[in-house]
Amino acid sequence: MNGAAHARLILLRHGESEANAANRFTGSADPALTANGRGQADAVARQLLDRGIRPARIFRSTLRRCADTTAIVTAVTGSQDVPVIANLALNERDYGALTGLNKAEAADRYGVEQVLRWRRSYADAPPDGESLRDTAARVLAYHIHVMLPAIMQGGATLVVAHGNSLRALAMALDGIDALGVETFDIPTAGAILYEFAATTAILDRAIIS
Ligand SMILES: O=C(O)[C@@H](CO)OP(=O)(O)O
Repeated sequence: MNGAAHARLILLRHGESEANAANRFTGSADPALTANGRGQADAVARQLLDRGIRPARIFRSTLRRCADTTAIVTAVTGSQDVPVIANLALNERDYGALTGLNKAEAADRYGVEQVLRWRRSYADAPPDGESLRDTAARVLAYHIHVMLPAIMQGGATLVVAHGNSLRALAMALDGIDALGVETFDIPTAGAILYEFAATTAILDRAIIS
């Protein structure tokens, strides 16, 4: 790694939001964190600090629950001066017509099995919304093109995002398939730490014909 600091990646889901607490489909809605969610963000930041992790750079979604979680983490870890890059590619899966609906009421209306498929399957898209596969397409393009080269610069890269945008990313990083992802979930303020071995940055690109 040309002497650069050991490369680490931390995927962090935002703390509990007002919509999470009300058991509502959130998607691209923009609720604030609850007091509990702020406490969760504070607690996970302290755990990162206990492991000697101070982010060198942060990628986050454009939504408020990730902005607020990021602000808490940077305050606790003393990293307010690190670059924070916000991008729509990391936003939560668009839940379409389900956005704002109570999840229990949706199960009554559409059936438990259907709602579970919309929430956890790879390929089923909710009405007017994105499937996890749709979400993965944008998240992975952003990861390969923007985040991975930054990660390989070394130090700790923190990604603050959402239940489904992070499920999509973890599928690629952990090698989880379409069936396996149905039971894979990250709790609010849950974090996954990856250690990287070597650079995978693209130095040049040429079309050969
Ligand atoms: O409502 C949402 O946007 C997501 C994440 O909170 O919910 P689910 O876990 O049901 O995909």
